[in-house]
Amino acid sequence: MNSELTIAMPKGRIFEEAFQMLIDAGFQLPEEVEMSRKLMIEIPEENIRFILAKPMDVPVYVEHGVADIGIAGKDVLLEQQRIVHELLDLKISKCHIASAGLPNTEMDEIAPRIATKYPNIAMNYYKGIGEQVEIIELNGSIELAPMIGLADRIVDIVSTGRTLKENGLVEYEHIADVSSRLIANPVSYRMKNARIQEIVSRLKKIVK
Ligand SMILES: Nc1ncnc2c1ncn2[C@@H]1O[C@H](COP(=O)(O)OP(=O)(O)OP(=O)(O)O)[C@@H](O)[C@H]1O
Ligand SMILES: O=P(O)(O)OC[C@H]1O[C@H](OP(=O)(O)OP(=O)(O)O)[C@H](O)[C@@H]1O
Repeated sequence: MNSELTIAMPKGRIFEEAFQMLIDAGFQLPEEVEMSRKLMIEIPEENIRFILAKPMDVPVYVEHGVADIGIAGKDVLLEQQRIVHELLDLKISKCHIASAGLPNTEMDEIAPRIATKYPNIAMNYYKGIGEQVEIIELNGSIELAPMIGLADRIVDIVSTGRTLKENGLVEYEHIADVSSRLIANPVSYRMKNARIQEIVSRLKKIVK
């Protein structure tokens, strides 16, 4: 019998596509998982258990080794820089990180303020282009910040562009492409290598 494997799955936006990918890869997952409020799901036939976590927390579970592998957005991986192996780009939940603001505006020359829920990505980006900025960390509705005078720019996810458009903002710089990635705990990757490789090759076959 294979050793048990724990997989951390992100709840929310990524879940549905990731769940479908696992089914397409041949995992026997109960349909009712999608509707359930259960946070841990055992699949005895596969000797796998899934834990359902907030997207930002998936790399935490994997880094600590309580999950062997997991699925996380590249945005979260760039932001957190955790010690995990990135095994495969699943090419789902695609979007990008961009800077945006009110149209035809310059950033304040003395103390430009950047609102974001990605403080490290924003800081690294502006450092990289030689701008010294003040980061204002928010948890959501980031687009409000330039509209209400809290910040010169935001750094946030853009997918369809609808949120920017409906709030009268424009994109300035494309910072990074984002998609969901399969990640592994480095020790699990060594100790359960055959098991994990088997999952990677099953998923690789269905990555579009
Ligand atoms: N339009 C989008 N907005 C935000 N995240 C997106 C978008 N499209 C794909 N993603 C991916 O989905 C992940 C976020 O998922 P989700 O919005 O469910 O979580 P969340 O930000 O924790 O949400 P909430 O705090 O509202 O529960 C991101 O890490 C990113 O990789
Ligand atoms: O380009 P779009 O397709 O409009 O998607 C981008 C928007 O979606 C996300 O917000 P979310 O819906 O997660 O809400 P939030 O404000 O709570 O972060 C993101 O922060 C943008 O605001």
